[in-house]
Amino acid sequence: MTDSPIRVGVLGARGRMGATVVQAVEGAADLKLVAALDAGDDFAPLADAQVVVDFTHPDAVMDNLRHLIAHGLHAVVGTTGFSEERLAEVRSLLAEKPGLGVLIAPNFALGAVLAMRFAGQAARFYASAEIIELHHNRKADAPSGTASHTARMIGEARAAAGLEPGPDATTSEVDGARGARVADVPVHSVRLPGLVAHEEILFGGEGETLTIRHDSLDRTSFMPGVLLGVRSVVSRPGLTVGLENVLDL
Ligand SMILES: NC(=O)C1=CN([C@@H]2O[C@H](COP(=O)(O)OP(=O)(O)OC[C@H]3O[C@@H](n4cnc5c(N)ncnc54)[C@H](O)[C@@H]3O)[C@@H](O)[C@H]2O)C=CC1
Ligand SMILES: O=C(O)C1=N[C@H](C(=O)O)C[C@H](O)C1
Repeated sequence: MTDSPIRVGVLGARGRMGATVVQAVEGAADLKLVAALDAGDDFAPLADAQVVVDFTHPDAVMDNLRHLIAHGLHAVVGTTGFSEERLAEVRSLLAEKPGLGVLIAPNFALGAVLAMRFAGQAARFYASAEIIELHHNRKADAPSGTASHTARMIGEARAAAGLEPGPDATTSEVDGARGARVADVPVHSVRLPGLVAHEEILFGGEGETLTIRHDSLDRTSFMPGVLLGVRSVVSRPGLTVGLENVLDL
């Protein structure tokens, strides 16, 4: 006997990512697209879904998640802009809904997830770490969710290893020249037409540097991870942050 397909709704369906997710869901035999909605649409069709994928906007995603959790819908969220406070609210909403799962991942591309993991592993061996993230110029947020997540992973590894702040002789600086600080890691954001999503994680130590680079050249790069998220969230109750946890990395 064949299992019935997982019924999927998409929020942000007319956007760059949402439209790509709609195509990917339509192309997957074990998934069925039941709603493809965007800003201003009536959310009523979501009632037919089991899992809803959200690629909208940092200003919209929390209201969407409140709606989805209140209506008992599993969620796979790629939208960025999640602070610790936002994650805490999602956890507390889910505490009232046993069995319901939410997966929030700043990046669904396999190579980006691996790059973050490798960066976390390398961090304790180097005195200094900096991140350069490069994106298309339509992106709303800076730094990227991926760069912030990477910086936090590096920061945790550095703190666990008892590393001091990286040596830096800068005494005079034009505002922003040394980047933004996330978990005390300098993060530099580049926005250019022509780019999709790219990240370089640079480590510096005694007489050497290590650069880990990932490039998403097309939005299809995110789709295997999104579909994996949809298939796994139905049996992952509670909040999961980061695809690395689904991949058991
Ligand atoms: N986690 C990941 O792997 C990735 C995450 N992203 C993130 O996904 C988000 C969307 O990115 P793009 O698709 O490039 O943006 P986009 O601007 O092309 O699309 C966003 C869509 O959401 C719609 N929208 C806004 N508010 C809404 C609401 N309340 N309900 C339903 N739809 C709403 C907009 O009208 C628009 O069509 C961003 O936060 C971006 O950083 C993007 C690529 C990969
Ligand atoms: O807006 C984008 O395009 C992307 N957003 C995510 C982020 O902020 O990290 C993921 C990826 O970098 C593409």
